[in-house]
Amino acid sequence: METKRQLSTREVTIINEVAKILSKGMNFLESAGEVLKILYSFWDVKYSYVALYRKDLKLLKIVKAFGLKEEEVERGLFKRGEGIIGKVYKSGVPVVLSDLSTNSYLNRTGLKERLEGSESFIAVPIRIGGEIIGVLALFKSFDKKESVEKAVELLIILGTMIGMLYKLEERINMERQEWEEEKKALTQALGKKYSLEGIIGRSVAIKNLIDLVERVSQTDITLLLTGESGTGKSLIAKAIHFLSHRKEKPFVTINCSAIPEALLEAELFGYEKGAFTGAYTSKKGKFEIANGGTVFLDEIGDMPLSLQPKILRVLQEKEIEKLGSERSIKVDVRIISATNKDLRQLVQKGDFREDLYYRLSVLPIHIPPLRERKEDIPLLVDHFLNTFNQKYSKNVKIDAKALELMMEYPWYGNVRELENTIERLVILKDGIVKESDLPSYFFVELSRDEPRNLPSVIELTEREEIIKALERTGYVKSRAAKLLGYTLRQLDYRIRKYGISLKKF
Ligand SMILES: Nc1ncnc2c1ncn2[C@@H]1O[C@H](COP(=O)(O)OP(=O)(O)OP(=O)(O)O)[C@@H](O)[C@H]1O
Repeated sequence: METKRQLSTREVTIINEVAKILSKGMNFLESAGEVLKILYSFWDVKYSYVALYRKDLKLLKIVKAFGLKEEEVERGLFKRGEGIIGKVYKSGVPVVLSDLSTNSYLNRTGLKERLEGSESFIAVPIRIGGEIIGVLALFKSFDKKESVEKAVELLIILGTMIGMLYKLEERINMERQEWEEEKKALTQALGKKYSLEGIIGRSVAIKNLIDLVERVSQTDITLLLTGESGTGKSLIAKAIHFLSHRKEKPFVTINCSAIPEALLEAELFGYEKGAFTGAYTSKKGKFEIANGGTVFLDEIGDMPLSLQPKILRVLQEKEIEKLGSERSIKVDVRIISATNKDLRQLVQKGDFREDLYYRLSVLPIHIPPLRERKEDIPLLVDHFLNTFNQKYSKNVKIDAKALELMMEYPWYGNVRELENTIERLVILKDGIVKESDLPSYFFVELSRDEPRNLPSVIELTEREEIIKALERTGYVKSRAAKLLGYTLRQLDYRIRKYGISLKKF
C-alpha cells in the first residue's frame, strides 16, 4: 500500500511563505524575487533563478535571479531543448545533476567557477495547468540527512505556485486593459450623448440654463446644482464636463446617499494595503480615478459630517489622503455637486458644515421643477417618443387631448417620471395614445379640488411615497423599505403593482 509522505516543518514553512506572496498582489517579477529570497532564507539556497520562455525571442531567458551577477544573468539564454534548462522546458521532467563536471551541464551563465563544488543543480518546470512556461533552477548543497527526492517534490510544488503568480499578473493586466477600454468607450459614448443638444426645452429657464452651461463649462468654477429629484441635475453636470477641456478625462459620479457611511471614505479616497482587515491590495479612490476630470457629488446633503472636512480639503488644497496612509496626494478635479435638499436648512440644523456649504456653492444653479415650465413638456414628450419608438422598434404617437392632460399633470417625479411614463406607453400601447390610455392615477391627481375616490387617492399617495423613498435612498430597495415601514417583499409587490421603473446606475 502506498504511504503518503508527510511534509517536513521546513517544507511547510516554505510553502506557507510563498502562499503569502500570492495574496500580496505584487507584480510577477517582484513575486518571483521574493520566492528566491525565501529559498535562501529558509533553505540556504545561495544561487537560484527563474527562466521564462519568450515567444518573441524563441528562447528561455533568466528574468529573475538570486546570487547571480548581472553578467551571469545576461548570459542566461537557452534554446528549447538545449542544456538542462532547455530540456526541462521541453519535456516537463525535473532534472537533478549532482556532478556539474559532466558534459550535459552547459554552464551558460558561467556561475560554475564561483561554486564550492559540493552543490547539486536542480531544475523543475514552471507550469500553468498543462502548459509549461519556464524553469525554476537552483544550486544547493545537500547534507547526508537530506533527501534530494523530497527536495524535488517541494520544488515541483513551488514551480506550480510560481506559475500561479504569473497567471495572476496576466489576469490583472487583462482586467486593467479591459477596464481602460471600457472607460474609453464609456467616455466617448457619454461625450456623444451629453452635448447641449441633449438638454431639451424651450422655456426661459432651460434657455438660460443652456446659456449658463456653455459659459461655466469653459471655467473650473465649483457648481452646486439644486432642484427636485428628476429635474436633470446629473444631465447638466455631464453636459458641463463634456463641453469642458476635461472631456477626455473621467467623469466620476459619487452618490453620497447610496453608499453606506462605513464604506464611503474608502470609496472616495481609496486605501493603502493593510489599512483594514481585508485590504490585501491598495485601491484608488474616486477622486484619484477622476484626476484631470470632474467629480459629480450627487445628493451632497447626505454626505456624513465626519467626511465633510476631507471634502473641504479637496476643494481648498486639492489634496487627498488614502485610508491607512499619511502621505497626501495632489488631485486636479473639478467638483460639481447636486442636492434636492435645502442645504442652508441643513447648515442651520448643524447637519452640514457652513464652510463646506460656501465652498461648494460658489455658483449655485437652480433647475425648476417641470410643473413650473410646462412649455417644455411637448418637446420632452416628442423627444422621449422618438427615443423609445426607436429602442422598441415601434411607432406610438400621442394625440392632442392626451398631451394636454400631460401638460396639466404635476409630474412630481419631474422629467424622470415623464420619461418613464412615455417608455411604458410605448411598450404597452400601439398606434395613437388617447386620454383613456393614460394611467388612472393621472386623473385622480388632476381632480384634486373635487371629492375624490378614496382608494384611488390612497394608491396615488402610496405610489408617490414609494418613488420618493426610492429616490432618497439611491434606489437601494432594502433602505427604501425601511423608510416606508414595509418589508422588502411588500415593497417589491407594490413596485410591480404600480409599474415603478427602477433607475439603473
Ligand atoms: N432637459 C432635459 N432634456 C432631456 N432629458 C432630460 C432633461 N432633464 C432631465 N432629463 C432626463 O431625465 C432623467 C432624470 O434626469 P437626471 O438623472 O439628470 O435628474 P436628477 O435631477 O439628477 O435626479 P436625482 O436628483 O434623482 O439624481 C434622465 O434620464 C435625464 O436624461
